[in-house]
Amino acid sequence: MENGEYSKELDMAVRVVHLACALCRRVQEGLLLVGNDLVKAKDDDSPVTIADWSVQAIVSWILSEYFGSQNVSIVAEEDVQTLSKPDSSSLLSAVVKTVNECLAEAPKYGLQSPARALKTSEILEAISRCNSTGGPTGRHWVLDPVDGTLGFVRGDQYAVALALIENGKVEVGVLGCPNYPLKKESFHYQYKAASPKLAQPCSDSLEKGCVIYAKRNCSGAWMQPLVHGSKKLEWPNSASLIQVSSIDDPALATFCEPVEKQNSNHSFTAGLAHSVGLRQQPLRVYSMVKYAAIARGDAEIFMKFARTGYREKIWDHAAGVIIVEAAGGVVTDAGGRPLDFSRGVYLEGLDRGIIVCSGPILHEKIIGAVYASWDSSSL
Ligand SMILES: Nc1ncnc2c1ncn2[C@@H]1O[C@H](COP(=O)(O)OS(=O)(=O)O)[C@@H](OP(=O)(O)O)[C@H]1O
Ligand SMILES: [Mg+2]
Ligand SMILES: [Mg+2]
Ligand SMILES: [Mg+2]
Repeated sequence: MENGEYSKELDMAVRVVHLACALCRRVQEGLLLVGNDLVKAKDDDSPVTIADWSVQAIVSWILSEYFGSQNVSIVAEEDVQTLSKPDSSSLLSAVVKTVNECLAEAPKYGLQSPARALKTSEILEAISRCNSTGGPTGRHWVLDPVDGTLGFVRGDQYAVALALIENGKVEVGVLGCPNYPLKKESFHYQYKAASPKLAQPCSDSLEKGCVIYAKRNCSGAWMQPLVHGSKKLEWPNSASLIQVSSIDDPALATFCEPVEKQNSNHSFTAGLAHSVGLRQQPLRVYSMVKYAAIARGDAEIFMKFARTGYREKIWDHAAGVIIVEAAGGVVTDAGGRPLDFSRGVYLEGLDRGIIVCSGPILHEKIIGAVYASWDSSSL
């Protein structure tokens, strides 16, 4: 990993995301075996699992140990509300067990384990500490412990996303994608919207799982396979440079979007796709794996148009944006402006939707199509 500004932060973030991916893999396997008893609904009805809380706890604990808890500000998705309810004791013990088992493995990634198992109160404290609201000044870590929780509980794609923002700008981004197939063909085969019956979760025989990372003003975006996967790789791991696709002809381009139509207006994006001449069926994929797909050159366009009134959160985008940009891509809102990470927890001022492209030619076409079709849209 390169030296220079933020290199220590990037190095720590990559290690901790590898550790988090190992945790998630174990929990996802368990969930698929025992069923979804340990999946809870939050007040907004969205799912949350022991993996979401446990990853938030380990990231918070490790960053605080390493950089000092007074120096660490973390903006993250989860809180302890559901976990602290009187009927949540089995959930809480599952989190405590998962966190301690995971932290015991930290030395495998060159990280320090606690001297003794963490107590329940320490774990709750680590989760609650991630209650920063970010903002225009200072240094803030931004964490989505499990992005695409719905994909996670369905045995499908999800991501662990960690970024570092300083003075409102994303400086470091790390995305762990434990179920990302390493072969492009497998990715396309599984997620074609036109053939949902083919959309099986990755078979175990397929090689899958990577951590992708980038930092600003530094050469490119990098990818490491997960260790302790099918290839039995050991840490430290080798990294390879990744790059966006060179395709700029819409007829050959692939676009991805969220699986759930409640999260993005599929008919509006279908209209845009048609008007710019995209011919391929969209790939419907859970989580920030969509950013990873653009950065790795497995797809050319990612569009998300949430319903009016929904406010996008910074942890759903920060790591993905810097990685795609470092890999040569372009990310803006639907008005063509960069996303603003300086305004707190939400991407305030976002114009309608998010457009991620492998290059400026496709990007310009999509923005033009949004402009032309907005009046007649049903958003
Ligand atoms: N109503 C609505 N509209 C738009 N976006 C929403 C909405 N509700 C939730 N979210 C956020 O979307 C995150 C999941 O995005 P995905 O791209 O994985 O969506 S999908 O499940 O594939 O449809 C998801 O992230 P996680 O909670 O980390 O899974 C949410 O932050
Ligand atoms: Mg998310
Ligand atoms: Mg999440
Ligand atoms: Mg969530």
